[in-house]
Amino acid sequence: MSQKVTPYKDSNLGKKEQVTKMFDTISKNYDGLNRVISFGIDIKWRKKVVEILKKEQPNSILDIATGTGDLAIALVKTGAKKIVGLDISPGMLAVGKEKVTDKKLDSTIEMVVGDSEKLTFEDNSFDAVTVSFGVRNFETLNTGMAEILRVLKPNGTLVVLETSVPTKTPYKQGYGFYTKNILPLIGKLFSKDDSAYGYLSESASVFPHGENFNNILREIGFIDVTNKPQTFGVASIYVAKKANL
Ligand SMILES: C[S@@+](CC[C@H](N)C(=O)[O-])C[C@H]1O[C@@H](n2cnc3c(N)ncnc32)[C@H](O)[C@@H]1O
Repeated sequence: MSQKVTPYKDSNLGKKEQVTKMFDTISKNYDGLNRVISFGIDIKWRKKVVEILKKEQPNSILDIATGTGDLAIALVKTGAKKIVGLDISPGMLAVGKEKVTDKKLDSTIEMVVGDSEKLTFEDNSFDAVTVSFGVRNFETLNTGMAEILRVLKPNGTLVVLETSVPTKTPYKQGYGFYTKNILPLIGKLFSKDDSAYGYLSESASVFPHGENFNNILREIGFIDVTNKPQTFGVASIYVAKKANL
């Protein structure tokens, strides 16, 4: 069970409401900040997710916690005919919707407001589900992952891209310095909501990454669970399947 970290320490709101408020507040700056804090490497990681799914030739993909839609848009390259981008923050989705429309992808990508922990889709609806930098924000991780398993078709594939913490020297120390000192500073300089970037590093440090997350996925019922650390272990790509019932 992961420790509950919230964006606003003095708020009476629950984690879900705080996370929604935070992403609504930073939505207009999110894409630019994302490139800065990850040095643009997030683009390469998203491409890897696309390459993994291309081999599966999915017809339908649900991109959960789609935010401003970067992964949903990249997933068009898998050849999927239907991509649904779902997010709890209307602000993030509005930015994403504009990008989808600008790229003339409205007939392939549908952007919907929704909660990953209470999905409104039928059981066995999607060939694949993706989540990039989203699972760390779920109020109850296991509930969200169980919902994903439910809406995946038998033999369907889950791909999760999430921050992780390097375990080897000197990357571990370098990462610690960056997240404690540089990241909150970037947040303060560029965002209206500096608590957001304190939350980013704090939530990353408590997220059960690597084999711990693999085990959570197995406990929930996913099979063939694997993970590959990316860029010295600052992010990881997890792949898992729903059994062919
Ligand atoms: C760090 S952003 C990632 C956005 C996008 N996937 C990306 O890779 O840039 C996390 C997103 O998760 C969304 N989110 C958090 N909790 C959620 C929930 N319970 N259901 C759906 N979306 C959620 C937030 O609104 C936010 O847009």
